[in-house]
Order: sequence, then structure tokens, then C-alpha cells
Amino acid sequence: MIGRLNHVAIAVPDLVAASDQYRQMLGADVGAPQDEPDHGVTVVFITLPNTKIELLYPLGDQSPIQGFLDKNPSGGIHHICYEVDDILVARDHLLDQGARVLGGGAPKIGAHGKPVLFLHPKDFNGCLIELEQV
Ligand SMILES: CC[C@@H](C(=O)O)C(=O)SCCNC(=O)CCNC(=O)[C@H](O)C(C)(C)COP(=O)(O)OP(=O)(O)OC[C@H]1O[C@@H](n2cnc3c(N)ncnc32)[C@H](O)[C@@H]1OP(=O)(O)O
Ligand SMILES: [Co+2]
Repeated sequence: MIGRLNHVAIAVPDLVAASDQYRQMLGADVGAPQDEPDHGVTVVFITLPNTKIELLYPLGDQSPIQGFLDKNPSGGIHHICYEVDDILVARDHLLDQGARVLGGGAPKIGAHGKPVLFLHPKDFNGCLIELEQV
């Protein structure tokens, strides 16, 4: 059911510093910051030859990543995103299998303008999974 790895997301305590580090130290193709108010984050995408890195920073006082950063003040890998062909088919299959789909199960439009859903990390070996319909 899951396809390509779309991105790996890293929550960071300083978005400018992290962007500069990837650009200058690692020589990566780093995009501009994008506010995503519906998701409570500001994101910076880094384009790699085979996938993307998504730097995440909290936006607003209800950010879903604030608790993670409080527990990991230096930052850390926050989620991985797999592509799926049909997000509703994927969601219903996962619900049938007993997985918890976050946010009430209704897809939201993600940073790439495509529908996304999140799966509870406790159901997937401690790893928060994002699904993106491509
Ligand atoms: C820009 C849009 C989009 C895109 O297009 O790419 C995005 O990527 S948006 C990214 C941000 N959005 C989300 O993460 C939405 C889904 N996330 C959530 O709903 C919450 O973050 C969460 C997963 C429910 C956790 O919320 P939190 O407030 O931290 O809840 P808890 O403290 O109750 O956590 C429960 C439990 O899970 C552990 N945890 C939390 N986050 C993670 C994580 N990222 N990876 C692994 N484990 C995580 C947390 O430590 C708790 O564990 P215990 O302490 O053992 O109970
Ligand atoms: Co993401």
C-alpha cells in the first residue's frame, strides 16, 4: 500500500540556524520558510536527489509539535511521510487493522497541496507516520 518516501521531518529549535546549516555545511538545496497555519507549523523543505527533508518549527500556541520539542529541546526526527495512491482507501484499511488515525480521520491539505493524514506513533514502533496522497 505505501509507496515512495516523500519526506523525513525534523523538528528544530531554530529554523534559520537549521536552514543555514543544511545550506552551508551540508550544501543542500534549501527552500524558503512556509507558514502552515492549518497545521500549526512553519516548514522549510530541503530537496535531496531521492527525497525531501522537512524542517519543522512551531507556529501558534496550539502547535502539535510543541510537546515533542519540549521533550527534545535540541530537536529530533519527528515523522516520516510515505506516499499512497488513495488516502481514503489507505485510511479505511488502517482503521480496519486497528491503527489510530489522528485528527478524527479526515485528511487535511498538506504543504504540497495534497491530502495528508497522520498515524499514532505508539501504533508504529514509536514513529509518527504521515501519509500523503500523490
Ligand atoms: C506541513 C503540513 C504537513 C506536511 O504536509 O508535511 C506536516 O508535516 S504537519 C506536521 C505537524 N503535524 C502533526 O504532527 C500532526 C499529527 N501529530 C499529532 O497529532 C501530535 O503531534 C501527536 C502525535 C498526537 C503527539 O502529540 P503530543 O501533544 O506530543 O501528545 P502526547 O504528549 O500525548 O504524546 C503521546 C506519546 O507519543 C509520543 N510522541 C509524541 N510525538 C511523537 C513523535 N513525533 N514521534 C514519536 N513519538 C511521539 C510522546 O512522547 C508520548 O509518549 P509517552 O511519553 O511515552 O507517553
Ligand atoms: Co510532513
